Amino acid sequence: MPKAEPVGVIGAGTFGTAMANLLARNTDVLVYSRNPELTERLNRERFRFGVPLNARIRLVNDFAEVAERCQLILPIVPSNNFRDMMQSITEHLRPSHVLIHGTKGLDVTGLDERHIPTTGIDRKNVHTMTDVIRQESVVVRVGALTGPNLARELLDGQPSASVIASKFDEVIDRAKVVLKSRQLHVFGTHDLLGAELAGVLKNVIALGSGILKGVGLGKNIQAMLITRGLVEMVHFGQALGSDKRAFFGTAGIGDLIATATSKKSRNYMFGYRIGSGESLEEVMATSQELAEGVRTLMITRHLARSLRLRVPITEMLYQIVFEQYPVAEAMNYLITYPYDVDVDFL
Ligand SMILES: NC(=O)C1=CN([C@@H]2O[C@H](COP(=O)(O)OP(=O)(O)OC[C@H]3O[C@@H](n4cnc5c(N)ncnc54)[C@H](O)[C@@H]3O)[C@@H](O)[C@H]2O)C=CC1
Ligand SMILES: O=C(CO)COP(=O)(O)O
Repeated sequence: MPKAEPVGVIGAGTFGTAMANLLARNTDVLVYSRNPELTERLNRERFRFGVPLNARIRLVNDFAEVAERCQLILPIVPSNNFRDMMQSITEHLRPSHVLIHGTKGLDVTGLDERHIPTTGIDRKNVHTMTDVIRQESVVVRVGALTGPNLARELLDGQPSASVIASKFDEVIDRAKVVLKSRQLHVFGTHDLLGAELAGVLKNVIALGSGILKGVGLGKNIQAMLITRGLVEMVHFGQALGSDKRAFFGTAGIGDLIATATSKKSRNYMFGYRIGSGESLEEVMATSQELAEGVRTLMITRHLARSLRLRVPITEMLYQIVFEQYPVAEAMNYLITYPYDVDVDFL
């Protein structure tokens, strides 16, 4: 069998580390960390998030080394840092590189996120991470890694499935070679935008599902939220130009089930704390953990305004999280909302 190509991972966080350990089952992995002390310590201790790092992983603090050794690179950093990260590495990237990101968030440019106009956020200001890669580098062959991939479960060696989305068969095939293992099933799709957006948008519904649990509500209303939430995800996807198919596969329903029902999801747990009575500021101040869904909620709610989308769940969640609207009132609004038909998009 031919030797698998070495792979670079950008970001030594929870998901970057989980993916590095999965990749190292098949090949050598260089993980780029921007923190020199952490790089040195991890190479010495070889332990991260309570699990041993595979012997085929090496941490590096110099991105030039990653770009030189690896043609296939997985950026896995939070969405609000993604553009900065791309700008800091772009001089080392060549058209021969392939970038497949694992980030589940959106990029906003051209306006200040802290002062959104009442008219909302225009579509032209919102970008996916693959848009950002193409805007900031000469790389053409891009892809997204998505699907139900709770990092904690992956770190603990539990099985899962991922989706590699790319317009290029070559990108999907190369990713499969380095990722497929007894722990991970890998699907491929050409529906890049749909798969990317499904992974991003489901975090908002996971946040909402956590809120319901925090308030003490049961499975019936959780099921309604997840089902109607999926409808809103599809409407957002279509308004942003994507097909709806991906939303019904592993990248959509699959990731939604995992994230909107698991205490290992940071988005779900963030919502749980809000539902338990903590304010946004309190949760933010006491949590080290990243919950992309909070920022995505802010972006999509303002995007819905400018696109004139009917997304009552998104609107209610926004008001609960950002405007302290009482959950009981929000529930009343949703239960009495004049939904005309159950399924109106197939
Ligand atoms: N944790 C999870 O279960 C999953 C996370 N994701 C996505 O992966 C992305 C990252 O999440 P986590 O790894 O969990 O977050 P994390 O907060 O654990 O780690 C993020 C890492 O990115 C690094 N970083 C930030 N800016 C950087 C830059 N400019 N250059 C280099 N490194 C930089 C940070 O130092 C940190 O080590 C998010 O978009 C998340 O939605 C996707 C699937 C599962
Ligand atoms: O995308 C995810 C799992 O697939 C999200 O997990 P978190 O809610 O922990 O960020």
